[in-house]
Amino acid sequence: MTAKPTPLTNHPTGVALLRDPALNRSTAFTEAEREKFGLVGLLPDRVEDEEVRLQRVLVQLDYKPTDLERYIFLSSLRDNDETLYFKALMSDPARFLPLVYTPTVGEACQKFDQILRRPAGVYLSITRKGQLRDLLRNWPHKDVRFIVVTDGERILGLGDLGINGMGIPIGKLALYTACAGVPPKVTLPITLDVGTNNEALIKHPLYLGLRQPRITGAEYDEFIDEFIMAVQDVFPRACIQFEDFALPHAAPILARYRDKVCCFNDDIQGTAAVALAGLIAASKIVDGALKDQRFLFLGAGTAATGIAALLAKALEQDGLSAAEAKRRCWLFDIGGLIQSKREGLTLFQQPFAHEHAPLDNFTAAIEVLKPTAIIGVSGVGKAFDRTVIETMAKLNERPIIFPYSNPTSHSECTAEEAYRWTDGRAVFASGSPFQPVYLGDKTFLPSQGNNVYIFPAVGMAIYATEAARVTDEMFIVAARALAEQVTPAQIATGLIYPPQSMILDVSLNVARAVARYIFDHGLAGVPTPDDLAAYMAEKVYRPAYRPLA
Ligand SMILES: O=C([O-])CC(=O)C(=O)O
Ligand SMILES: [Mg+2]
Repeated sequence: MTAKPTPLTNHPTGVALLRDPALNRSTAFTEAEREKFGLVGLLPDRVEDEEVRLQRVLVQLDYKPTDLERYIFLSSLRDNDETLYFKALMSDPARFLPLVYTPTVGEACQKFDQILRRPAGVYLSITRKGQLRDLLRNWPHKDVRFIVVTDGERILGLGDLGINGMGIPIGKLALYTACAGVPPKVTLPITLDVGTNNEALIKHPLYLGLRQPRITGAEYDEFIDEFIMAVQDVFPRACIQFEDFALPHAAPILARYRDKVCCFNDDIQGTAAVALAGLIAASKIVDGALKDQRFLFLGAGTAATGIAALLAKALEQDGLSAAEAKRRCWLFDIGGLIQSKREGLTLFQQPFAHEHAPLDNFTAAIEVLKPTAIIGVSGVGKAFDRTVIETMAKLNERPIIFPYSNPTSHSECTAEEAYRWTDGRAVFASGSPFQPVYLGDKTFLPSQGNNVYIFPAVGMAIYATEAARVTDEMFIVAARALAEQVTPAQIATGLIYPPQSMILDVSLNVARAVARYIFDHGLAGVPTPDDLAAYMAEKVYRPAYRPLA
């Protein structure tokens, strides 16, 4: 049981109380509270319970003509009454997640400077180099545990959105709370402004960021370094989640800091873990184990090498030798098959460059390598064409087909194509959402493998254990725990991930598994509790109003 929170003293009263989103409960203030805090007359007399107030939220959402308008409304609700906002999100995640997160958050970022109402989080401009500690100290909360930070250079699949990318840290952190119960008070969204190469933004009269091309090179690196060190000084217990940095920065930043501070990259590690979970669940469907599969990636960038690296580690845990685990993973990109004679391979591609004759046709690569799974991380829409999919169907009774590129227009194939061209035999998951597919008398429910299944849960585990570092093994534990929660009945309908409606329970189960791992491996910053489940339950934020004295 969660301990009853102690009533807060020294809080604002009157209008100031109604203007404080963390404390405001508007028409839910009781008669006695209204008397005590000087609210009588400032509210309509009727006292309402939360259910009625939630109903008003739904009514107002229905009035809005577009999802962007719903996003704006929900942001305002958060500015007004944070508890009711999270109550709404947590009451129906399958409905609210697409409004506060992908896909709507993409459009919200594109227009962030136009729809801005009350700025949230912290903006750190490179013009303030040398002062970042002071800027962070302006944030009112001292016990920050989670920072999601972006420099806006690669927002989802939308490219460089400059500081309009702030929608992403805000949205991701809302999911820490709504999907895994991390208290909102300990979260801090940050955007780094190093300029933008988006000409349209630079010219737009409402753009709020620096109107200059992006700073790169040593000056950029020094700025990132100052940021990381400033966070260590001002918020020493904070974990930093890097989000939507462009590929040339994402991997080096992670490599530079992962062993020095508590941090991870969601697009590399979170996405890899959700893909790994999907592959483990898919292996169950094809009646084998993960270690019985062969994987061919289309794409050889950060996403591909990130997934392959995590997958190879998981295969090793399952008993394959390090060399054999790597040999199960092949990469194919615009230059053809990645093989040992290819020149100019990156450090991350090299482990998967096996001995093989050059091949420049993806279907030919499938014919020769006979993968049981193809994973699309190429960003090339429709790259899994009919020939590719039919070849997979010819070689496999249940071909695993995972087009993971975002957004929908970049997906390597649609769900319908995958099911139709395999006569319904495909085991399918995608990065972008697809509607159910009807073939004959069968209904297929395509799964969306979004990192929302991973980062809030890993975050909750880190929050609860106060781990000082985030390791790849934690992500493997998270992936396995996630895959375990897809029930046989769900698997029978083709689901690879649990439904989003269950995300809180699912994330808390994943968080417990990761926390167990952290405690068992001596990585926690707090003593191991006697009863882990009770300890974790105690940490979970519930959207209830804080009592006021
Ligand atoms: O935000 C999402 O939906 C997934 C993600 O991290 C990205 O595409 O960058
Ligand atoms: Mg991202």
